Amino acid sequence: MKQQLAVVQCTSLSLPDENKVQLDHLISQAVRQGAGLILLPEMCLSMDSRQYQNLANDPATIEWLADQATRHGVWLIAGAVPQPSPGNDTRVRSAQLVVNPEGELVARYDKIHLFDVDVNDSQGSYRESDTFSPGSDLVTVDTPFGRLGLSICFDLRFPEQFQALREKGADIILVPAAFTHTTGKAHWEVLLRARAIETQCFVLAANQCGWHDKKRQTWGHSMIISPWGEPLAKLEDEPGVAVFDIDLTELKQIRERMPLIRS
Ligand SMILES: O=C(O)CNC(=O)[C@H](CS)NC(=O)CCC(=O)C(=O)O
Repeated sequence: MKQQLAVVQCTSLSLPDENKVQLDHLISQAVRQGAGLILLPEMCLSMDSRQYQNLANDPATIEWLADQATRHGVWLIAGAVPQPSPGNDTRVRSAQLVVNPEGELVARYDKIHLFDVDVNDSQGSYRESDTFSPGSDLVTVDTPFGRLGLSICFDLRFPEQFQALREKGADIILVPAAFTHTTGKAHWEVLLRARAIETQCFVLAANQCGWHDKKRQTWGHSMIISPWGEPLAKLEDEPGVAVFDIDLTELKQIRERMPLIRS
């Protein structure tokens, strides 16, 4: 079995077709390094809100993911892509899609905490809820690598969501993101390591990096963290992939020696 887990870091721009070319290269690179599960960042198919309705309603979005997963025989997780909202809400959802190596969509998590925040950067303020409606349901999914707990980006600041995922039996928590350069520099690694230490889970964090348009810059520094809080593999601020062969016996030992949650 391909044992490694991989996080992809990219600079997604506006056009989905161009972003697919970049992702295609990075996914192939991860596969060459032995990845059997690959996490892509938030909004990997486009960082431009003018594209979101089309992406949400175009069956090609999921077909592309399924094709990549089957072609390489890997679990592929699109950190988040726009998907339709239930009911009459015309906004889209920021949805994390989990596709298995047979190309089946086995789970969807809709981002719960939306980023309506004033950041003192070149963009100034972010109002994610203008474009996206919030999800409400926690999602875990079983894979041969362990049970995944799903979160997206700004969720990282809400430790109760991570505790709830741990209580639902998560071994590996996913944090795909488009964390801003300003807030990422200040908080990204500290928050990720804290969530890993508190939940005693592996954390896979795949961030966007670089400039997406004239105003929008993200932090990069994607990483894989152990349940003891150590970064096991790390990227800097350029597109790339980080892989690591995680060992769930390490997680069991940490939880036995330091019981934090009765499970
Ligand atoms: O809206 C889009 O185009 C794609 N979505 C994002 O980039 C989202 C919402 S704006 N970004 C975050 O949640 C950053 C959180 C963050 O940076 C922090 O918590 O500090």
